[in-house]
Amino acid sequence: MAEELLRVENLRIGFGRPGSEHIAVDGVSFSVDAGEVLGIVGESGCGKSITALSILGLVPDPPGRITGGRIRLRGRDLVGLDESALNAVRGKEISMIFQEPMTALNPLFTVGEQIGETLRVHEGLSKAQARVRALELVRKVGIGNPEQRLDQYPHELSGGMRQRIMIAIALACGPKVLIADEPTTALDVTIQAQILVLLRQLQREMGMGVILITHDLGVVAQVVDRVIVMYAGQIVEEGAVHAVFERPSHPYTRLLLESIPALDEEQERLPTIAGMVPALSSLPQGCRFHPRCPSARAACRERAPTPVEIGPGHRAACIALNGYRHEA
Ligand SMILES: Nc1ncnc2c1ncn2[C@@H]1O[C@H](COP(=O)(O)OP(=O)(O)OP(=O)(O)O)[C@@H](O)[C@H]1O
Repeated sequence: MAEELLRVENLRIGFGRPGSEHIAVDGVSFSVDAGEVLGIVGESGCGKSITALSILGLVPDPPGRITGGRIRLRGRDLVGLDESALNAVRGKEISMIFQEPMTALNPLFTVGEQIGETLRVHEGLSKAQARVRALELVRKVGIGNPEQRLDQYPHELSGGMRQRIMIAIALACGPKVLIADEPTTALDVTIQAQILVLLRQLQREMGMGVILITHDLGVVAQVVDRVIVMYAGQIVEEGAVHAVFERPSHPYTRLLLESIPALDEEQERLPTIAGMVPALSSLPQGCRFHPRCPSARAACRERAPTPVEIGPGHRAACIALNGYRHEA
């Protein structure tokens, strides 16, 4: 059995003043094993990024804060650790890459200096040792002419190259868990595919657990083992990717799947799901998805659904599934 690296239990994150706060993440639980890629998918505002940031202790406080739950890294709870303890975890045991590498990289330093900085801080390497290791890392993420690249500044590199540098920095200390938040959204389609292949390959080589956050189920289909579908701060469906794609059981997942454009189709605009994601300040009663759900019935306005087991490890929270029993 693969080692469980990370376990998030009943996570709650609120924004605003205590007492009148809006709950952005409401009772989210999941785990990530060594050697697996977990996808978190959902529309903008559903709580994907803030869930990821909370794992690194980076919820902007104020206005946000973790109001409940546990985040266990190999059993050790990270919630409530002080900054110095969290700094020892960040970049060393858990790393994160973001959508826009240009904002994450410092424009005033060469990429070699930036990779080296991580190695000096966390691994205590000398400047010369860090340079040697940075060269290895740059090669590892598939960048040619590594000597020359290390001496360049971020603006001298293409978007795809910058994202490869961010991956090199994230992997510098051999983290157990890598969180990638929309790592390919800012890139064009060909480069997107290359970066996803690279992430998958590095994840296998290093046996990391990866959390891949995306709004794009097409990306999920390419690289993810298990997927969590979030809506308005809650998990509405989760399971192995093949199970969820073969048998999407929550109406929201079905609509997301229908909105993936076929590869051979030229589309000017992506199909979208009708209606708006509800504001956290005015969440609907009952099932949060019911105002947009094509199969909503009276009960959906009254009761919040609880997750129902569809198959091994495959669960969906929809009232239409109540009473469903899968054949074990
Ligand atoms: N700094 C903040 N101040 C106030 N509310 C916030 C802040 N950051 C996030 N939120 C609230 O948390 C909710 C979830 O935000 P989050 O960024 O996690 O969504 P997301 O699913 O990652 O969306 P996106 O794909 O656009 O990044 C938002 O809808 C917003 O209401």
